[in-house]
Amino acid sequence: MFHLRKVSRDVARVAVKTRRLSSAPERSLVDLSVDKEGIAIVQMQRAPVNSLNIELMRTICDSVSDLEKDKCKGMILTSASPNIFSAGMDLMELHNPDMKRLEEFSKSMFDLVLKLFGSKIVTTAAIDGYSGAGACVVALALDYRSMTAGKARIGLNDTAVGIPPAKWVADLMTRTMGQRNTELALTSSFMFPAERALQVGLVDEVAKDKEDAVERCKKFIKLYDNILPAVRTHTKLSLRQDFIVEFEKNREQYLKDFMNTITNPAFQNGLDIYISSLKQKKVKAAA
Ligand SMILES: CCCCCCCCCCCC/C=C/CC(=O)SCCNC(=O)CCNC(=O)[C@H](O)C(C)(C)COP(=O)(O)OP(=O)(O)OC[C@H]1O[C@@H](n2cnc3c(N)ncnc32)[C@H](O)[C@@H]1OP(=O)(O)O
Repeated sequence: MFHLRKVSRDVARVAVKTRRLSSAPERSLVDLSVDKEGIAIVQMQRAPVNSLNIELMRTICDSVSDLEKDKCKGMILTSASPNIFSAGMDLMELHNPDMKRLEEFSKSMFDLVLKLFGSKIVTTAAIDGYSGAGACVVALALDYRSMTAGKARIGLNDTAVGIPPAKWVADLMTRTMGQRNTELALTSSFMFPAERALQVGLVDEVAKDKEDAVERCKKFIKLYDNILPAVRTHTKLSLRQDFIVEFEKNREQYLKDFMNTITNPAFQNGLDIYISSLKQKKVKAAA
């Protein structure tokens, strides 16, 4: 299914197909290209808003594994949707879920976060547009983030919808932004424009447009050109090991907590209203 080894020597574009699942027709959820320098662009293309369902999360996870095997220098996670990096978790996966699929969904989410956080390659995101909740968590698991100025927003809006963020999510954010900024961000559910995100350390650089954001990611990846990859990886993983060990130790509990939150009738009622309001917004905009 992947042709990375064959193509990575040249500038190439490889459409990565999602693994075929019984319930899903095969389709391209990610466009993957690797340039001459071994820098990969993993572009999410799950229209309309790159919401993270099982298949998209697995496809990103598998893409990173293949890039690692291929000893790519680094990867840039980005989006094909104009003005949207990702709308976060796919709300349809959470709405009146089938229990077996919800469990698979939770596992895919945990696998993705751990894969990105513990990746051997340099991982970056070029964020051009909305990056809320689950998408912010994905971005936080990477090594570096550049974000476009303007309409783009990033943040974790859990408390705004009545959900306390999971401890591991708060831990991930604290590692990047520190205790004080995380406290303010999580308690207020603030959605940060790029300049504010830069001030609190949620992103590393502000870009003028998507192309600039991608270029900044490339520049960041190339900072490591003179460092032995094995030494860089060893150093990164030794600094991140505490989070990974803690996550693995509590994984079953995190899974239970997540499943309990989602299946709580109060959450499902709230989600009904939230999804209706999203649809309503569209109807109003069309009127
Ligand atoms: C006790 C109270 C419980 C309340 C429960 C609410 C739970 C929701 C938030 C949960 C936060 C905590 C959990 C975090 C995990 C998550 O990641 S959950 C997802 C959080 N993401 C969002 O809340 C984003 C919602 N989407 C938007 O704000 C906007 O759609 C957008 C800014 C991303 C894009 O706006 P626009 O360009 O105007 O497009 P739309 O017309 O709004 O959307 C197009 C299309 O996509 C559907 N859609 C949008 N987001 C999602 C999504 N996350 N999952 C699935 N589908 C999504 C939207 O409904 C439209 O569909 P149709 O074309 O109308 O069919």
